[in-house]
Amino acid sequence: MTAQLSFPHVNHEMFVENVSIADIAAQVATPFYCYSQTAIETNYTNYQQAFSEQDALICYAVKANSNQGVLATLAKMGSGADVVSMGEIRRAIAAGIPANKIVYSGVAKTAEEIHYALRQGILQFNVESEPELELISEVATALNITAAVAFRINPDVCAQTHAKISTGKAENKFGVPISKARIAYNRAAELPGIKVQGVDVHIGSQLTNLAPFEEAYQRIATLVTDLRADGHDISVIDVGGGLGITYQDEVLPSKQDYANIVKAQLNHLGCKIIIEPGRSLLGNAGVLVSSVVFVKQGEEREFLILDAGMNDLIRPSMYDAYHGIVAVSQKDKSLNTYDIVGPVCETGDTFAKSRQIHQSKAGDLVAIMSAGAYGSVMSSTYNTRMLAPEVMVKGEQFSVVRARPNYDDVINADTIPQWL
Ligand SMILES: Cc1ncc(COP(=O)(O)O)c(C=O)c1O
Ligand SMILES: N[C@@H](CCCC[NH3+])C(=O)O
Repeated sequence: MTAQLSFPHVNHEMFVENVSIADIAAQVATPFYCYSQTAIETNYTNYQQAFSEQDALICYAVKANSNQGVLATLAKMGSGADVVSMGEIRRAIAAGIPANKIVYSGVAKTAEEIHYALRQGILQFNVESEPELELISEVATALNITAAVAFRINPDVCAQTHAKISTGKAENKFGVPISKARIAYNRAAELPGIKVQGVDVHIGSQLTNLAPFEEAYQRIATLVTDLRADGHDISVIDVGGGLGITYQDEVLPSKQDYANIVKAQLNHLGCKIIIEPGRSLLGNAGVLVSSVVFVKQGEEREFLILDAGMNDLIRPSMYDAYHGIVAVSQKDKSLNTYDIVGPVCETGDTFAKSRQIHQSKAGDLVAIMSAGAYGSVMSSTYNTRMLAPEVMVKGEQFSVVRARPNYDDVINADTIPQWL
């Protein structure tokens, strides 16, 4: 089953695998996120198959979707994790991902986080600066533990993606500039508590073209050869994540095409390969289901006002991102054009402008597609709206994998000062 096939319309009614979305909505109430476990498994298996000829470990980028149900699904399949905070390490371990399959990225690891990661015994720190390296050395030495490190290299390559999710240009905050890499490795070799083992690179997200990957990996291959000549023992190359998905009509290279690029550029170095996919494992495995609250006739346009807002899915307002939006029930409905908006008091709370979908009325359900990655994890309670629950479907069964919080818990999380 491909990810798209996990959300079929059968007799004009939308399903997730074999469960009707309307049935879930009747029990859970909208808005809610809904994931197909089979789609996640299929995406993971496709990566495994694509990399089967290489000594590769998949370290799922937890930031894409850190729900415990999602992480446990991937843990069971043997996935490791790419994490960027102590919270993500805790989430990964709680879901059954062993620490020795965890790589730790991020530009601002604190002493407390480094201490925690070392005590857990993670596989590798992807170090993003020399000051971070010094701190890891200090903390590791105090603990009498050796930290296995790779530097995240900024190769100064244009990822040809949205500027806000491009990470591999010299102007971006990420990684050590490739021009300074040899100095950084030489410093690492001198420091106590540090074992240099790898090189890491991640140039951005939602890449739809393989050429930037190719260029970046070529530069990394040259660097590995130079580092070895400098006497460093490089046995791991972490190639990052970033392979995109189809949101609208993007034509994507396959996972096999991507694996072939990795192989062609890096195989001769004989290193263990780590890959850190996020979006391409989860994106098309989830939808955000919402109800129409009102249909409002404006001066020039008709608005479909939903009960999901930018606080639930921020990608359209943050990146002008396109998400498909479909009516859950399409029976006997003609098409109509709407501006599809949320309830939040911001003009930017707009999911789509002049979008054709089946004619809808108050109470009808719509599904916002390709919302499995960078959806729920980026949501907020802005306008004191409760976080949308998350549901996971497998075949005929479904479970709420994160419940909707209640108003009391949210309001009582604040305290009124005694002196007021
Ligand atoms: C270091 C790192 N690895 C992996 C990923 C996952 O990226 P994607 O979801 O595009 O595969 C990200 C996010 O862009 C990242 O910052
Ligand atoms: N949040 C971004 C992806 C960022 C990737 C993080 N390095 C998105 O929704 O597309």
